[in-house]
Amino acid sequence: MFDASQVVLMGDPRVTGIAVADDGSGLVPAPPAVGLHGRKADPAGVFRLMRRPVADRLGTAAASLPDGIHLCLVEAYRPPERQELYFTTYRDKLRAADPTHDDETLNRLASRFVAPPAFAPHVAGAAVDVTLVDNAGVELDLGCPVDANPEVSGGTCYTHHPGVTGHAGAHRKVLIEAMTAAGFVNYPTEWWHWSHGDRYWAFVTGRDVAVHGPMHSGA
Ligand SMILES: C[C@@H](N)C(=O)N[C@H](C)C(=O)O
Ligand SMILES: [Zn+2]
Repeated sequence: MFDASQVVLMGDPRVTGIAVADDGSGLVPAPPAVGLHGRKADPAGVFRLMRRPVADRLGTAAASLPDGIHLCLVEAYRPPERQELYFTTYRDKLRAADPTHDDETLNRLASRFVAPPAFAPHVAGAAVDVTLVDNAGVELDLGCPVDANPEVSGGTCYTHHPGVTGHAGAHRKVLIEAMTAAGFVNYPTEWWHWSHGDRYWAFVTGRDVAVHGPMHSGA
């Protein structure tokens, strides 16, 4: 039974309290088998960088997809200042929608859709936002667009939302199976967000320590 209130959010102390022993792996571009989405592309190509072990797993996920379905990367590494901008912009939107919320509530609500900057898996090069495309590069229906927040999507951004059925539900299943089998964990509020090696991954997989912490791209 789907219950959004049961999702452990990225700002939860059980996640943020996990220590990081960084394995020092560097950032590399997405593997060639993964298509690149233009929406968040930057001129230097920073959006397509990720830790090497993450790239290896993404290549494995891409290779495991059924014929005619391909992975497409929207955003991987995210510089700290961009994460900060995403977080404060969304929190400000939530504040404007309901000015009675206190700061703690706003931070919690914001972390359903954007990770608190100090603990953000994209800033660690550990997260990828991905979707599926067909042979012609056309995005498949996965129930709502990538980055449709809980308000805009009516909750269908939640990976296991019961309202996502038919083709969209089937496409989600394909994505979930490929990414999970390759060693990624999903943030259950966003069907497109997958990570490996970060604090959320450590939490979901029962580890005491994460292996990818925040980093600068050097680009
Ligand atoms: C903003 C959205 N695409 C995203 O990446 N959210 C997750 C939770 C994050 O900020 O890490
Ligand atoms: Zn993400």
